[in-house]
Amino acid sequence: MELKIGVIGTGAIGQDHIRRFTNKVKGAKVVAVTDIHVERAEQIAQEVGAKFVKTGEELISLPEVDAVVVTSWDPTHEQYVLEAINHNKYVFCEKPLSVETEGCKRIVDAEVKLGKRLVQVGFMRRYDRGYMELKEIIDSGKLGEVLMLHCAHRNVSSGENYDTLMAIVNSAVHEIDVLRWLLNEDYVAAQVIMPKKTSNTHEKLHDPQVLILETESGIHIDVEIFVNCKYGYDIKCEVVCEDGVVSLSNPSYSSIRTAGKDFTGIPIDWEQRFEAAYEQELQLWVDSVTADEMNGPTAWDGYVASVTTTAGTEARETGKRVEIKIDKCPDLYK
Ligand SMILES: NC(=O)c1ccc[n+]([C@@H]2O[C@H](COP(=O)([O-])OP(=O)(O)OC[C@H]3O[C@@H](n4cnc5c(N)ncnc54)[C@H](O)[C@@H]3O)[C@@H](O)[C@H]2O)c1
Ligand SMILES: O[C@H]1[C@H](O)[C@@H](O)[C@H](O)[C@@H](O)[C@H]1O
Repeated sequence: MELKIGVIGTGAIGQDHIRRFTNKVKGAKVVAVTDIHVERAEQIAQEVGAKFVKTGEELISLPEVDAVVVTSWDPTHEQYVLEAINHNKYVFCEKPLSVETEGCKRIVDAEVKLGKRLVQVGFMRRYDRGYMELKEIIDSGKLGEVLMLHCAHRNVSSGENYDTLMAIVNSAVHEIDVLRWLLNEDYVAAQVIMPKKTSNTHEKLHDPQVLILETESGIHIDVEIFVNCKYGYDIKCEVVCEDGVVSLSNPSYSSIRTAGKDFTGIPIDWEQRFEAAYEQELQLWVDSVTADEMNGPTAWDGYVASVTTTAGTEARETGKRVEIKIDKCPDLYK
């Protein structure tokens, strides 16, 4: 039996996910879509044989929709996730779970009240083979205790709407989630350093920025966020341990050597870099919904990410080290 999915938001990643559900993921079918950009959504609905409905609320209430995917703009996520929980339906929500920590908390509270986990947040890096290998090596203890992580999140360019705030809230949020998962520890403090600004940015965006995080056991993490680096989509993560260093490498299957140089490709955007991770993320989500048991990134992970990005924002605005205070984790998420 196929899982019948309704998608809210048929923009860039919404279309990518619809394509994955239609062509790659097994056991699922998109049966309904909605977007405020009606014409495009109607066309996509027609292409995949789905129904177009006018609103997210209507889509969630359709009896033929078993599970919901939220890929609309950030400020709309919370309302649709809460609505799906009200209808007792599983919901996959792209990051961020809510634009406010209080909003994430409302979602956590709704799940706790229901006594069941229905939400998965789109932190796809946990499904990337590179990060999974790093985790395996760290967990094996072969390299001893982890001491420091040096990371970079570099995008080729950012749009005019991407501003200073978004470097942490929209981009580094991926590192915030995946590094916490990698280390199995929460963060206790954040600081932000604002280096010299690139000339390839605009007035509203200070680029690059460096986010510094400390974990419970004292591990130091630095994340360079440079979203107008010009040359490629480059995600770096070097884990320095007591007995060695393990690093992420970009997936690459060939290289060219000529004229005394060695050329290796670099992905151009996140879709290319994390294509396999997105596919695996959605396949495992469909499998877990079908088995009636969530096992991906939870609403609690979405809440912790939000607490951390908020502390990062405060650290940037004040120039100070800001403590990260996370509520007690409810039993539902342990
Ligand atoms: N995991 C990742 O790597 C990743 C990558 C890209 C985007 N995202 C997240 O996915 C979301 C969408 O990003 P995008 O790049 O596809 O943006 P986008 O602007 O291309 O698409 C968003 C779509 O949502 C629609 N929309 C907005 N409000 C709506 C509403 N109330 N009801 C129905 N449709 C509505 C817009 O018309 C638009 O078509 C964002 O929250 C973003 O943070 C995650
Ligand atoms: O920096 C970008 C990230 O690398 C992507 O994975 C998306 O999340 C996108 O929204 C961010 O702007």
